[in-house]
Amino acid sequence: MDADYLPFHASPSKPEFKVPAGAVDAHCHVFGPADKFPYHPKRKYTPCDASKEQLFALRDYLGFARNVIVQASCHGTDNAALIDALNTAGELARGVAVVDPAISMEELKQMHEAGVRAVRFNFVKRLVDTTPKEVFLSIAEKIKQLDWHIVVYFEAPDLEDLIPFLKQLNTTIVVDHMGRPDVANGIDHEDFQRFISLMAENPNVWTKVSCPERLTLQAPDYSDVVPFARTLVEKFPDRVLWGTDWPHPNMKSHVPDDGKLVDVIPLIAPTAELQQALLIDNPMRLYWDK
Ligand SMILES: O=C(O)/C=C(\C=C(/O)C(=O)O)C(=O)O
Repeated sequence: MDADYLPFHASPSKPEFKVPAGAVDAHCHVFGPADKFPYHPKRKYTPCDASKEQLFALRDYLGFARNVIVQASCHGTDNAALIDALNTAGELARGVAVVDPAISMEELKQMHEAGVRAVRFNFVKRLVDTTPKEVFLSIAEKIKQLDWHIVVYFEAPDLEDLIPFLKQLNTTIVVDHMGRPDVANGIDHEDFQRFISLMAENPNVWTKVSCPERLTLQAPDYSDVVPFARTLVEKFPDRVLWGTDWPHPNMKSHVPDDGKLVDVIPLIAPTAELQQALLIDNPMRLYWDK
């Protein structure tokens, strides 16, 4: 583990908000254990181990029923830890993989059998080296045969240049963490308005209204992020997902309490109908009903 790496919260609080039965944690990871699933040699950070057993125990503790487990950059294109967790969880988990462009259809079909339903394209410069867009487009072409979608992770200043590429993908796109808006700019800033326009003009674009802990300027108070997430939930109620982002890699400001993150949900989705869509209907339609 990196010397400055903050491990996940050892004893998160019990949420006050009771998530509805069948709720899905639609963005989380498994890390290692390193002695069984080594971290990628070209990784940009080395996390603490965060096992499938710990993830599933948190799922149950917070009151969730299912997980969508997302491949993180510290494992590169070696999805073994992800697949192992999917094989253990069976119907209670689905996965988002990071793949090499040379991957065969046979390998992709095996991943599908394990529960993978998407690939992830990561554009965050502190996490990955730049990948030529042609590489991503070749992967996007391959996964069409499996009806998978594409999860993208980028930062708000990068969106304008990315839009032409995103429009080439011609499939469902799920944007991690609202495209990481700079909350200091407020929701009327051109960057966040550009993201709203992207979703308004492209019905194939979804977003995760997650990670207030990464975006807040006043940790552990997440109220400055609520307007961003609530705006997206209310404008696009059928195209939003929520996740804990456990085990919270690369946190520097604080160690998020997962129970407190769950308690943000009723602030960003203030009605039972919005919570049902955010936590159950949308993730089930995207990851289980296909
Ligand atoms: O876990 C997250 O979604 C956010 C981060 C890391 C990754 O996504 C990753 O390593 O793939 C981050 O912002 O450092």
